[in-house]
Parts: sequence; structure tokens; C-alpha cells
Amino acid sequence: MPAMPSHPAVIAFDLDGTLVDTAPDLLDTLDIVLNEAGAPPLPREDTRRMIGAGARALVQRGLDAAGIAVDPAAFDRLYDRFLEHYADHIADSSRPFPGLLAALDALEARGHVLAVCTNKLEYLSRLLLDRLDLTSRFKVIAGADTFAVHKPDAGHLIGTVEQAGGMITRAIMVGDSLTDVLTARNAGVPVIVVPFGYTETPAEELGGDAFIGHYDLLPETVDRLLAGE
Ligand SMILES: O=C(O)COP(=O)(O)O
Ligand SMILES: [Mg+2]
Repeated sequence: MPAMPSHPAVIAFDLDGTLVDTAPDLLDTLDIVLNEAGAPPLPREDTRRMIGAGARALVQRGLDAAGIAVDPAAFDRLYDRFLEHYADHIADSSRPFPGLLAALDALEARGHVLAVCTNKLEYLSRLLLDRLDLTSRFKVIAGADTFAVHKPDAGHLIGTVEQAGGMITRAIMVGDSLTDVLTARNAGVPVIVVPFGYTETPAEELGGDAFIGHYDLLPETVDRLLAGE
């Protein structure tokens, strides 16, 4: 009898606030754009929580919080300015979270395939991962504009796992926000939540299948979830 086709497990990571602490460069850029729109600087505790639904949403949330209304053409100019400045400063201060590289090594050693499923635009995701020398770690880098839909739509995660050569029934999502938990739920995939990212709701309360305080705990947590425990 022919052997059953075997699919590697796909571990799909969110990017901002999960793989990389991107807040400093994102929020420095937001400050500059809001300043150009005539807004006073907003507290970092507030703007940090605005990350997670993509750059467009970040600019819109910043303007809303500053109480500034702009017409669509002015918004587009501010958004373009955001993208241009952010691309130029994408890895000034952004760094992988502690323990990430060792955890990725351990997952690769188990034969798992690693992927990125982020609401960051794909070209910015690639640029950031290139700058941090992380691109080669991931078989797929799927951004907000890679497919017709994006997180929390299940199709973003399903497309990521398919492109990685895996099956949605043998996949795990790792993320920092409600968007990631909803995406995983919508796709029927277990989700591991990390607490060092950007979220309105405390990470422990997001309702993930597992919660890890440090990347050291990721490999054993993946083992446990893949075993159905
Ligand atoms: O940049 C964002 O706002 C979202 O990015 P994430 O999906 O990687 O968290
Ligand atoms: Mg995130």
C-alpha cells in the first residue's frame, strides 16, 4: 500500500508584537504623521494598543484618538507618508522578542514548517524580516494584502498553511491579539498567545488554547497542542 502522504505541521506566527517588537518604529512614525496632521503627541500606552489591524487602521485610530477628522484625499496622503517613513525606519529599533531564535531552531529541528500570517502589508513584512535576517526562516510570509481576505478572516490563515504545504488540521497559530485568536478560531486551529505584544484586552484573557510568558516555552507547548492535549 502506498504510504499516506505526510504533511508537516505548520506553525503560523503573527508578526507585530509576536515575532518582533515593532512598536518603537511604528509609533515613532505615527507620531511624525500625527504631528504633520496638526495633532499633539499621544501617550505611548495608548498608541501601542492601536497596533494589530494594519497600518491604515493605525493611522485612522491615531487620528480618531487625537480628535482630528480629515477628508479621504488628506487621509491617503497621511497614509502614504506613514508607509514611506516607516519603510525607511522599519528596523531602527525593532528587534525579535527574547528567545525567539532558539524557539524557531527547536521547531525546525522537529520538522515543522514556519510561516508568517500578519496584517502588516507583505512588502513591509518582507523588508522587516530581511533587515533582521529572519526571512529564510519562513516558508511563507503572508501579509494583509497577500490574499483577497485578511485576519480575522480564516482565509488568511488557511491560505498561509496551504502555501506552506501543510494542512489546516495540523497547524498552530501564535499571536498577541484578539485578531489572532479570532482568526485561529474561525479556521478551527489551536492558538498560542504571547503576552509581550499589543492588545486592548490583557493577553491572558484572550481565550487562547495556551499562553506562554516566554519563547522558551514554545516548543513544548507546540508538542502538547499537536498531541491534542
Ligand atoms: O501592523 C499591524 O497593525 C498588524 O500586524 P500583525 O498582524 O503582525 O500584528
Ligand atoms: Mg500582532
